[in-house]
Amino acid sequence: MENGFMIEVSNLTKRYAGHTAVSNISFTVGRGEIVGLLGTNGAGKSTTMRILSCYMPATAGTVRVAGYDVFTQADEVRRRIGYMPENNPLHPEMRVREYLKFRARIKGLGRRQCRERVDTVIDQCSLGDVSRKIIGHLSKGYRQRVGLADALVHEPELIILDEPTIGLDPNQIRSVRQLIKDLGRTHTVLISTHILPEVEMTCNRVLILHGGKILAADSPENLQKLMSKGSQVITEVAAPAGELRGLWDQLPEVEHFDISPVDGEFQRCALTPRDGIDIRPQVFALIKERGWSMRELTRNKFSLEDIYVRVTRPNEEEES
Ligand SMILES: Nc1ncnc2c1ncn2[C@@H]1O[C@H](COP(=O)(O)OP(=O)(O)OP(=O)(O)O)[C@@H](O)[C@H]1O
Repeated sequence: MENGFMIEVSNLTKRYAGHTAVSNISFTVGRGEIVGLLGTNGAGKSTTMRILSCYMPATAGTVRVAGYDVFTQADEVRRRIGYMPENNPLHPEMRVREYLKFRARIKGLGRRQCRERVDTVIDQCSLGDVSRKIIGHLSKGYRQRVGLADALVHEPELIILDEPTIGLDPNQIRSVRQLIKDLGRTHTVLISTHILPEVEMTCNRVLILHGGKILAADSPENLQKLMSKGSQVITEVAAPAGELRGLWDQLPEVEHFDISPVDGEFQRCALTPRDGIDIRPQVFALIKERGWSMRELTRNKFSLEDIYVRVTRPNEEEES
């Protein structure tokens, strides 16, 4: 492959009768990355994943997986992708091992290779205890693992998981997330989710999808850094409000401030710094210099949730 990209999406658009589900999006995923597609219901996550996995054609644009075009070279792409759809269409009447063998055969594995790979994925997805059980009798967590084992059985380089932890209990969620992280050591992984902590915990990079468009793409940490520009510094100081006002007025790094009484002599100061600089050291030094008592000095940190709300409501600032 000429470049390091496992996925290259260029100007992808998907229209269903009269409705644009994905609108001219472009992104790349490098080999070995774990990337999260984050978005609320209807954002276009499943549609994007279905196109990537050759389950349906795009209306416009191109998608390449490992350098192969999903439309004109679908067989090459399918061989390299393990896709777990949102409502995993498992055969509920089949037994776990029997089902995985059947799936491996469909995916073109020979008899011997099939046996070896089924053993491996049963082990990898901790399905040993239930390998002879009927799928329909399994808990949702185990069924999800069977779906993962199915996605992995033909040794794909790229794993695409649509809402892999939906409907699971907290313990099951934990173990499926751990499994995804483990897989990320040897595979490229694209997962979709509407659960924010999920991307924070499992992904190196996040693409925020909203209304069929990508609104932000970066590592969870960078998104947080980006958003913490303009974050306020809060401090509670025992001092006369007038003197505090005079102090913040003279500090060129403070663009705006609010002072409100809390209790006793304490005043709560909310300081908005210019250019997003961290003014806590200056604030601390100034208050110490004056011998005032301080009981809080914090900087608001934006969570990924705040970021998500911000980017998906782009007009909020204009309105206020
Ligand atoms: N087969 C279809 N025919 C018509 N409209 C569709 C079809 N599939 C999806 N849509 C619409 O396209 C938009 C994007 O749907 P998509 O399933 O890709 O979103 P999503 O982000 O995966 O959300 P969810 O988590 O709810 O599946 C939605 O408005 C949905 O109603």
